[in-house]
Amino acid sequence: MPQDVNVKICGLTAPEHVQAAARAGARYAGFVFFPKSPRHLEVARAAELAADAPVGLAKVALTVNATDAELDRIVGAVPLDMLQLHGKESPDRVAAVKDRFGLPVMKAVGVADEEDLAQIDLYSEVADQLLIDAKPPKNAVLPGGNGLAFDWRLLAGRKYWRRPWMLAGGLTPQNVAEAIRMTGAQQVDVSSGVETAPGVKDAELIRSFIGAAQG
Ligand SMILES: O=C(O)c1ccccc1NCC(=O)[C@H](O)[C@H](O)COP(=O)(O)O
Repeated sequence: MPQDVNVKICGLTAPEHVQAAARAGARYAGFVFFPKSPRHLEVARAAELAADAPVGLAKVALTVNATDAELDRIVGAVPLDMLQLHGKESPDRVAAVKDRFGLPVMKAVGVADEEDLAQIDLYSEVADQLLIDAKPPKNAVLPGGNGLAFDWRLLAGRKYWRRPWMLAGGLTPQNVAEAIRMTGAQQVDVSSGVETAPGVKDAELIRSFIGAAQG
């Protein structure tokens, strides 16, 4: 059974849900900085949430094509353990962000079909971790956090990428164990699957997701 699976709860906006995630055994807490998202946080609010997060819970700032100035504001105010780049950042941009901010960088790669897997190799050259997520639908407002899964069979038998990676996209308490079984993922990420409405996290769903992921 997958007890060692690391879980990231993404899009946290309330202290009680940060605490619930940590108590249930989450390894990472994701804070979204993308104004069009229902999970968007102002920098000051994220700073409070991150400062109060229990020791051992890694705090991840998620940005989308952010400029250096935007990242300066976030990194300067929020105690962080990792940056997640969830836009169209090039490999050179990933490397530049890593150098400038001195934090580990996780690059999100959207997958819909076999061809998309080449991106994982490309970004493995520069990123510390990869987030393998469902590619958003055309014209989607959000590049992630859409509650959509991709075909996990694309990852079957390929769990040994060069970098640590997380499986994301449409995971729920009901399907996460099967997703882990099919893909061999040792880390999983969820947002919509632990919400009762877009942007509204639920402590019980967080607990049941982590319980199901960790067996
Ligand atoms: O969650 C958002 O609102 C979001 C906004 C803009 C870019 C990325 C976003 N989320 C990225 C994540 O890491 C999500 O957790 C991941 O895409 C999985 O989301 P879900 O399918 O809803 O579980």
